[in-house]
Amino acid sequence: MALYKERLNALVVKLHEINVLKFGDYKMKSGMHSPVYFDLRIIVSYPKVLAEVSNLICEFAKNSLGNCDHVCGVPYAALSIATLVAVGADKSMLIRRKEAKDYGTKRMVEGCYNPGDSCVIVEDVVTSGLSIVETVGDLEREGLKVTESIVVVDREQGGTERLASQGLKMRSLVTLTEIMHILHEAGKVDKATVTKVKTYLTESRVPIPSDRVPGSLAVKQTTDERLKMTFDARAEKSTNMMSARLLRLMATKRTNLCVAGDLRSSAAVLRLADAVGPYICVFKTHVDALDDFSGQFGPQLCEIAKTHNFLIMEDRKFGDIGNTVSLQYGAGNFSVAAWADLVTVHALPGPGIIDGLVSCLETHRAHLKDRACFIVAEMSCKDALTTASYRSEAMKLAETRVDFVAGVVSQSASGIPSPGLIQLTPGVRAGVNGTPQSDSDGLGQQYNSPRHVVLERGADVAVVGRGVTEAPDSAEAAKFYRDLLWEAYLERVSE
Ligand SMILES: O=c1ccn([C@@H]2O[C@H](COP(=O)(O)O)[C@@H](O)[C@H]2O)c(=O)[nH]1
Repeated sequence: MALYKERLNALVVKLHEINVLKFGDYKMKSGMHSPVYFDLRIIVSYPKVLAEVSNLICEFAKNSLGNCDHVCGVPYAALSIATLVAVGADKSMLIRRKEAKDYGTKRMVEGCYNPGDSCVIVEDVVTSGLSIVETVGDLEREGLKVTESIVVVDREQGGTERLASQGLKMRSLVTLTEIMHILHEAGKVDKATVTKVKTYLTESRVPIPSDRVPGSLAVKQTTDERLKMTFDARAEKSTNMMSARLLRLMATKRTNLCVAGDLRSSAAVLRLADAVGPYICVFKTHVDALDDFSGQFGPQLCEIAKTHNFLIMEDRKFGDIGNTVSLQYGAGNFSVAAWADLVTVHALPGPGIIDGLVSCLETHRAHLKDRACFIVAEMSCKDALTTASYRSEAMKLAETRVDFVAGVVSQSASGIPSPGLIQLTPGVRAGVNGTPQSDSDGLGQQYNSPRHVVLERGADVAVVGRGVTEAPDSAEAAKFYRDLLWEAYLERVSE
């Protein structure tokens, strides 16, 4: 055992030496900064290191490997490691394809196997755990049974908890915390770097409630219970990183107001965001309504969001098949995934729409912890076709796709399956005394007062558009709505 530990320590030092483990300030595609970066793909250029990683896995997971029928590598980085592990353990190897072939067998899993065979997954680095979840899905669809996942590095950013919540066992050779300890002991990194990584881990990790039901966002709560919980308490119950982040932001900044910046010029939207920034938790956009959208818009809005600490939601209401939304989300003039923290999505196409958006993030190497969607379960406009049964199916989708769903757009509180999901309610407008100024806009929109949506309809975040944009002073109007909405929230949780 001591020998194994010594070899592991030496391997970590070597990985640092060959630049697999790097420290600095790495801007991820998502825009988020990380003080640490792992690139295990390059070990194919270092045969001795590759062999040692595989040998240590064989030793570490001797029993699991001995008892399984196959070893499956997650594409692409882990394939070389998995191959050597399969050879070392004398097991057959399976490869999960990234995409199905459009000719021949069209299978997602290559190799020889029979339904009912057992399989151990090998992965290089785990962050959110999503690649493993997807791999398990593909293997199970082929009738294979996954007994365990063995990973080289666990970044400790929610992957283990996510897999555990789905009943999947994962073990790692080494965690990020252990790496920091080993490198510090070996004199390779200083105390400041260790502290920086520790802080980063604390800030980017979402606590997972111990009482969570496997496969669901959190323990089922009745609607009443959800509405009585504070945003802080609900953040603790949330396993979607963005919902936890938004709930905490709301609690800290004491605001549950989202302003819809539905104006036609980029400059006017940016001015509005800056003016209302101090009073909001979310700024909502419709960039396809801008006359003069340019690539500068996203980064400029992100700067303003950073200054005032709010999240950006592009109310795109994606509604197509997975492949199309993947393109719409990441590409085109708008490149929404590059700058919008949150997007809205129709439930109509079913789970494939979420897969499409998530796959776009993977292509852009953005992280699930920095991006999420809200499912449009119910619309505010008159005679909307979002019926009770549609709404209920949308809620089911939200609950099962907690990896990417932070909340729902809804006009009512009932049936929201978990306190971790945030209810976003548009159709809010008030007169001077807070009562509805008018209950419609002549084009089907239906308005309710800020108090009513929070206390009677269960809104966590209330969306106000023209109530702010058409006011003589938008900052004053935002402050006015912020106060009314927050007061109603405090009344709700203190009842
Ligand atoms: O059901 C829905 C979903 C989204 N919206 C959006 O909210 C704002 C409302 O603006 P107002 O000016 O306050 O009416 C707007 O961006 C809509 O696209 C909605 O109203 N209803």
